[in-house]
Amino acid sequence: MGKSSIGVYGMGVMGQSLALNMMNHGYQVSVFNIDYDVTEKFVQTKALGKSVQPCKELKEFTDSLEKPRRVFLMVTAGKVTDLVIDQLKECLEEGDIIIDGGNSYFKDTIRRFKELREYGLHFIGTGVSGGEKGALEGPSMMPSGDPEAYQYVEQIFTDISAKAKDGAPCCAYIGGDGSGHYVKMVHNGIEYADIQIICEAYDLMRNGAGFSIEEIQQVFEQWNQGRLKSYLIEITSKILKKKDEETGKYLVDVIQDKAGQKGTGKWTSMEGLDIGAAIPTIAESVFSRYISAQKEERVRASLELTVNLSAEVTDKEEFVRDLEAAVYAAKICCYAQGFELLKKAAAEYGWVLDFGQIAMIWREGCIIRADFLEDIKAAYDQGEVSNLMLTSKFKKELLDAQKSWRRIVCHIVNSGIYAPALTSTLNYFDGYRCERTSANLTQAQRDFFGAHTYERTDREGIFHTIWEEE
Ligand SMILES: NC(=O)C1=CN([C@@H]2O[C@H](COP(=O)(O)OP(=O)(O)OC[C@H]3O[C@@H](n4cnc5c(N)ncnc54)[C@H](OP(=O)(O)O)[C@@H]3O)[C@@H](O)[C@H]2O)C=CC1
Ligand SMILES: O=C(CO)[C@H](O)[C@H](O)COP(=O)(O)O
Repeated sequence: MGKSSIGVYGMGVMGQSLALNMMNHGYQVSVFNIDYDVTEKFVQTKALGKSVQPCKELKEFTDSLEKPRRVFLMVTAGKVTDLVIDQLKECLEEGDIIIDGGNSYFKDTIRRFKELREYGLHFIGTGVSGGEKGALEGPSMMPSGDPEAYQYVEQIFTDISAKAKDGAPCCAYIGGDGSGHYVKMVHNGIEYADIQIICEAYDLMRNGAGFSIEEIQQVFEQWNQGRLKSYLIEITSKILKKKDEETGKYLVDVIQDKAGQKGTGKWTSMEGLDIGAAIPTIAESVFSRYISAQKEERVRASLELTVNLSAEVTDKEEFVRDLEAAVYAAKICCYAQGFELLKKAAAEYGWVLDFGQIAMIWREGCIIRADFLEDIKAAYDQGEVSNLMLTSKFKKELLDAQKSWRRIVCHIVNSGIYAPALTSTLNYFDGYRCERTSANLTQAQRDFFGAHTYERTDREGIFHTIWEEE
């Protein structure tokens, strides 16, 4: 067997699928996993008969690769990635390329990029989205690093990535050092918000309007035929059909209401705070996972903090129409928040980001894939975008959704359903379009207690007032 085109390190869920995807595109792939039994099982089952070179030792793995060597890491993000890079460094030569496809924190990627450059190695931090199936059939890929090194991986990446309806690959070079992982992080932040909005719509129908699971399932199926058509809406309609084999109940009804998380939504929210981008829908989605995790406390509080509320839904069809408009409007705002964060990040970290192109590579392969991304791309094609909410199509749609969205938020408040994304996003919208907020009083208070000064509306300058005499 000759040398392999690329090596995949990490035979977990994603690593196996990506390696198979590469083989299915005609590449010979060397595979390595810390526990060789996993590699062996993979090669004897899923990769049987394919162009694969299983390696037991790390040196054997790196020696099996064409030069410059391309090593694709698909391992647990964080310390494990550093550990693996340290081991690999010893087995690689100047000019070789390490690709990190994990969900790494972008600041770690920036650090690793610099450290490895000093070592004579190239580092390509690559956001990969699509889960196990996407990795196998075509993920959305967000690579960044040296353009010089990218040319050595571009063909493989283009081949294995998802293809949009127009045939374009859902992979594009994003920019320098950690920009690819940054874009993936924002993708995940939007993913959190999109998921949260959908879950709130489900909860409102289920617990705020008395819909049966069958009725809710049909609503999502119907929404997936319209402007909300997306992977997340589609899987929701599939999830709501699934029965539990043991109890015969709908599976969704027997799943505990405690959401997990691996940290990318939190990083996105922290970035919003760090660089001054208001992304409340994303942050609320992270907080809602924290609240969900406090199950025992919530159960206790539900017995103590009882509130008598009543909110009736008399016309279910009208309610669903309103809810669709509210979900769609909140979705526009949460994507606007994500792209606003990307705009601020480009300025903060000195990256030249092509926002239209980012929308393009999210059209297929990734978790937030949706036809809606075509509209975002079209908005960026029309010229300078200060905010997606101000572009003609989205502006009209946001304004058209107003009455429905506000009726839904009133229903949320009156029924006492926890729906922070739908409600706070409307508040965000109102804040963004507010000509004069209450920050004048904030400034007065800050100046009163801390002599922090303020600006005036009627003349230039910085002012301080002695608010009360001693
Ligand atoms: N699952 C998903 O939907 C997505 C995941 N990702 C990211 O991709 C990466 C891999 O995820 P996934 O495949 O789901 O995770 P898995 O847990 O399935 O796989 C993790 C891999 O890392 C290896 N590993 C763990 N610890 C060590 C160590 N100390 N030394 C060497 N190797 C180690 C594991 O080997 P072993 O099992 O033998 O210990 C395994 O091969 C993560 O960064 C994840 O965030 C990105 C997009 C989507
Ligand atoms: O990156 C992904 C999808 O794009 C992973 O599935 C990630 O694990 C999702 O995040 P979380 O586990 O925090 O919900």
